[in-house]
Amino acid sequence: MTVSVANLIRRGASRRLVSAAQNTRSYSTPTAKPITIVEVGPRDGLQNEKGVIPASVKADLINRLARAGMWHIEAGSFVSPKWVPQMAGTAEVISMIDPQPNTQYSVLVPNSKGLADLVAISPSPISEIAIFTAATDAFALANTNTTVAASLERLAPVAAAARAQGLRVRGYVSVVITCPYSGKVDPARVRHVTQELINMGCYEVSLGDTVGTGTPATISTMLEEVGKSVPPEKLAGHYHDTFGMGVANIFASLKHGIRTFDASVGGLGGCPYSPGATGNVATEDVLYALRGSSYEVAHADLDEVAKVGWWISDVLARQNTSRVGKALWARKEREEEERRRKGEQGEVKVKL
Ligand SMILES: CC(C)(COP(=O)([O-])OP(=O)([O-])OC[C@H]1O[C@@H](n2cnc3c(N)ncnc32)[C@H](O)[C@@H]1OP(=O)([O-])[O-])[C@@H](O)C(=O)NCCC(=O)NCCSC(=O)C[C@@](C)(O)CC(=O)[O-]
Repeated sequence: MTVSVANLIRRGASRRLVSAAQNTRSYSTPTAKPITIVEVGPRDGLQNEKGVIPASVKADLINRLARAGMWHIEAGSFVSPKWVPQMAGTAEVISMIDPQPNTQYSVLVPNSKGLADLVAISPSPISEIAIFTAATDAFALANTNTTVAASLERLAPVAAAARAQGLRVRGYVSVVITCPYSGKVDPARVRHVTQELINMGCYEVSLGDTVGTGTPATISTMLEEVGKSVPPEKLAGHYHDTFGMGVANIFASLKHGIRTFDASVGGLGGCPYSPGATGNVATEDVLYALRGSSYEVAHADLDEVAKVGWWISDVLARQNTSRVGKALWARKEREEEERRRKGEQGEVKVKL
């Protein structure tokens, strides 16, 4: 790996800036229990799109999300372009990020080549990598050409090297409920793999219901089992919304003490190796559902996030699958029509 000391220092400095900004986070209600949303649209969302998406569009999406108040954005991945062509060019995307002081940016890395490609970029706003494996061999083989045990062996030195470079390391376990190739998944397997990722230095492990078949009951059973080894503050929920259970599964997880959830603006995405699975639960739907509850995502602005969802859906000529995004759009259209009828001018502000 050829990384100059000057580059390392520069990267370290930018990371320190991010940490300082994070320390100043404040919440509007001191008693509220803050929820962290990891916005995965630019990675999990775009990796499944057909057609080539220009780097400028990907960077624009990231920059709009950061300006809308998303504090953690997964910006792309350094995986093999032969496996996931849509993520080719993540280095270029990173060079176009306009880093916002409160936002932390991460990327997915499958092996030491991915990490080497990431650390060769300087300066870089990326302060974190995500490594990923699965609860079943069948999925790990389909997604990363290796078994779970071999993937853990491959990832351990990647995690250690990343940490030595000052990068935080997050872990993912896919198929925590159902595997598209081998069926129902034993929660004890999820617990074992999660523990392995924590042992190798992941500060948090995101539990992926990749197929989106989970329900509040099955998610609870899985979390109860994983919770025997790993405390909830080290866990996150990553729930695909294929069966429309994403928000319900988040509320079930809140009861287990989980406070970090992955979500995707406009419900973008899916996993290329999970046929038929739709995108993550939409960020707009999560923000709307949490409104008025005793939980708060103080930093993200629903109106602004919804606008990003409308924009990216339009650019990609895809249907916005966020129920809340669609409802807000319909309301905006009705209000615009009403104003046109009355002969009024000016932009319509979406009211919630
Ligand atoms: C892991 C590998 C690389 C193994 O793939 P492999 O074919 O076994 O790797 P290899 O080491 O034999 O290399 C094959 C070729 O890929 C190249 N290569 C090798 N590594 C890299 C790299 N990092 N970046 C760029 N190129 C790379 C390497 O240089 C070589 O190129 P060639 O010599 O043939 O020209 C491959 O299987 C892979 O990239 N898989 C990633 C699949 C993926 O990205 N899936 C989606 C993300 S995971 C997900 O969505 C689930 C999640 C996280 O959201 C949670 C959930 O919902 O469950």
